[in-house]
Amino acid sequence: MGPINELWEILTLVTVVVVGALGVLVALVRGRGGRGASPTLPRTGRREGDVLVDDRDRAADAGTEVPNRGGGVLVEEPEAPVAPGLERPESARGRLQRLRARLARSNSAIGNALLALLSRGGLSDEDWEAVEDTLLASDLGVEATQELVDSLRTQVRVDGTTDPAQVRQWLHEDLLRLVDPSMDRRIAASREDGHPAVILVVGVNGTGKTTTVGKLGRVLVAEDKDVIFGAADTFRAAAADQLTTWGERVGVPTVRSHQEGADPASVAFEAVKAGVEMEADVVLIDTAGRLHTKRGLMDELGKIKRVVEKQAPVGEVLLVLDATTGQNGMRQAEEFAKEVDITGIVLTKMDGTAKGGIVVNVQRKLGVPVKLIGLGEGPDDLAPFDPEAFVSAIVG
Ligand SMILES: Nc1nc2c(ncn2[C@@H]2O[C@H](COP(=O)(O)OP(=O)(O)OP(=O)(O)O)[C@@H](O)[C@H]2O)c(=O)[nH]1
Repeated sequence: MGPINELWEILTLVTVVVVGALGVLVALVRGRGGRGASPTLPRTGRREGDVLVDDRDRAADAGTEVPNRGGGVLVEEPEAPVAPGLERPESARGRLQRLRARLARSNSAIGNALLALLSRGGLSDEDWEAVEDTLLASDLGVEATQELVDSLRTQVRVDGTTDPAQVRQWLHEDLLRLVDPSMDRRIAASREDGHPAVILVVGVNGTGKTTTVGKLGRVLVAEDKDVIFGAADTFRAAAADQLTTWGERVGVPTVRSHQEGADPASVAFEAVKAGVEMEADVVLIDTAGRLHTKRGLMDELGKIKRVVEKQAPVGEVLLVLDATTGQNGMRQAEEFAKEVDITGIVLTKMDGTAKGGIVVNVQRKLGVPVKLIGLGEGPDDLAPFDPEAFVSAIVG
């Protein structure tokens, strides 16, 4: 055996040893981290990019204690965070078209009653009083009713006609003016200065706040926005479950606490924090509508806003009002407006009431626009408020 052959054998031996060692190393690495190839995502966690991170595991790794923020605030990821199985919500455009019939069913009685009276000809003072009563019964409010009656009286007198088509046109124009199409009804739902848009939803209990947050989430998802829900109504235990269910249907994560009575400001803070980290477009925060005292409720809303604004400005505070509650609802609205800067109104349950006049009344009292209306219990029965479509549904 010559020296060349010996060298060749040594080289072969070294190669076998190196390849073998590499094989063992690869096997070891795969054994530890190979599960990463098909991760089992934790059900609760925080998303960083595309990865779900459980805060508790990370803190434990770092040897730190996990703070129980707000009584254990966690991001409740939807069960199925992928597209299959998720609902595709109806787009905002065209919702009011679909729901117009519902609005008309409840409110066209006002329009018909007015048109029947006004087209009669030779209107007496009693007839005008009947017009006034009809408008007041629709919750239009005393001031707006007076303005509308004065305007119609003048037009009837000057023109001298009670032709139904002409009267309908006057009524349409006057009502539209009262509803005020010039108001900005857009919802601030886009990222600004590197922050997600934060929308706080307030109102007394039972008006439809949680439902509205769920439905509005769907409107935004239909517009391809990345949305996060914050379940800061910790007063009613079921509210967080209700919101989580709404979120799961459309792939929206919900930040919540599983502890009843947890600090709502903490939950709201964590929701916005998650929104910032996940680079979401919008964080929608549901709040409680009832506390032990009214003062307590208002103080809590103020605190939520202050705490949230350490992370990102609250760009929109939507007040949810039940349209069927008339004067009572108006009083509630005024109380909220005194304490919180309301930027928009959501009128719910407009499907079951002939009191559409409340749109004008509440806008005048609070000086803020009605931005959305609820027209049923279905998931897509919330529509952007469109003055023209609204007046057409009443007057035809
Ligand atoms: N018909 C109709 N029902 C509605 C509408 N919006 C909400 N609701 C119903 O009103 C009820 C109360 O709604 P919630 O969303 O639970 O009310 P909430 O204001 O969150 O109540 P709290 O959590 O107790 O403060 C539910 O049965 C909803 O389905 C609507 O536009 N039309």
